[in-house]
Amino acid sequence: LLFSTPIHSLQKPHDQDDEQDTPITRFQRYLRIKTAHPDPDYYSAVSFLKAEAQSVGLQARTLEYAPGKPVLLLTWPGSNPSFPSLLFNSHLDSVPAEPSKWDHPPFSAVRSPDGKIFARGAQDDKCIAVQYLDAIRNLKEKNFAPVRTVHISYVPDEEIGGADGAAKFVASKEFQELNVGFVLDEGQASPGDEFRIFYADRSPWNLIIKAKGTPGHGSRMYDNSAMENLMKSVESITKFRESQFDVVKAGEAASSEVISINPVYVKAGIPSPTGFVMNMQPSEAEAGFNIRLPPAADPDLVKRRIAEEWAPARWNMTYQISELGPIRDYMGRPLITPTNDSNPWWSIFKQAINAVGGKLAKPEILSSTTDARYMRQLGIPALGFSPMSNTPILLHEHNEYLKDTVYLKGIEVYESIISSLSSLEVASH
Ligand SMILES: CSCC[C@H](NC=O)C(=O)O
Ligand SMILES: [Zn+2]
Ligand SMILES: [Zn+2]
Repeated sequence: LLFSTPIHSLQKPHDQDDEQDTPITRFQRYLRIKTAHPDPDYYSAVSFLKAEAQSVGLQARTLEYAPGKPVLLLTWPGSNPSFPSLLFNSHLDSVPAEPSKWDHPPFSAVRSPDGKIFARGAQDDKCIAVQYLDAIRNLKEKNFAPVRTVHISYVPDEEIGGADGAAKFVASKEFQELNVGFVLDEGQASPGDEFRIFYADRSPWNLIIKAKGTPGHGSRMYDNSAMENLMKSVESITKFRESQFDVVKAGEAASSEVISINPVYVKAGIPSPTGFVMNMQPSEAEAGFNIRLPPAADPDLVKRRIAEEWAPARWNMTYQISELGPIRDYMGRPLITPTNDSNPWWSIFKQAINAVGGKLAKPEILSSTTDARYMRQLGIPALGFSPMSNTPILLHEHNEYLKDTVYLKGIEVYESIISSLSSLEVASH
């Protein structure tokens, strides 16, 4: 029998080694918790992380600012608690996945022979959640003691805007008492050798435009039908969209540095209400758009454009803008964290990356939006960082995965970051 068995099948397959307790199996166990919207299992995620925190020896508190939406807060006290603390943030939730389009079930966390761990959330952002913990576990084993207090927060609802998550957490008495001086939140994978680093997010708006007009026979040409005006509006928006996209295509700006506006739905008419012939021109038509504003954009100019060009009252149009979160800080400044020497955290952070052989790419604006903006709104410097180099960007895509070697390197990177930042002794920060 031995001779007829190929050698490779005698070796233990990678994805069946999870009875052991290793950094990789801890990551896999967290990935298996079903944290996808619309029904994320927050309590299982929190109870897993709490047990891990206990085994590392961290203080844990579960807070709840919205029913069913817990925030887990872990603390590693520093020797000088009067200094502002550090906060490492991660969101608990994930976007949905379509299992039929995946090579492995999205909550199986299968590890392929080449070390890819497949799961929804592998990159976004369940990796950093467990890496933070294992970095601290290792630092404790090396008897490292922080000067500054280190906190980790696990927040719900980032993927749906964070109104019941990070927004409520940062507004709480508990958050204020943390006296946070600097925040690290999630970033994004980097296809190249360098780690990416994000100093701002774009701010999201929902825009709904509605047109009203006289209904009429499908054969009739007349001015100002709801459909005609909505289509004029879409044309005008499309031109603006192109003007922004052209700047990107010409290589003059990153896509995260321009204003994006994308149609996400149109709703008008009813198919052939009178039978076979489509002879009703509807009296109402509506379209929805996703807008993202980079920190340099002037929101008032965009509002004026909406009122005057995209949904003018003279075309019988109305509109609704939902601003999803803050766009300026408490002083009215854009939500930007300096990545220059004016920010003492920045140089320490850079050195910490270099110390483990890492390189940082040029700081970027995040094209999408994450929770760091809520901390920036309070004037707290916050950077977006997920240590994933040489990794395709797979967040929200099918077959999201992270390689085991990249994951393990990330733990080492956080050890360096946490030990450096928590040792910074500048009393003014
Ligand atoms: C309204 S804020 C939405 C936040 C969400 N974050 C990740 O994808 C995003 O769409 O960017
Ligand atoms: Zn995320
Ligand atoms: Zn996401």
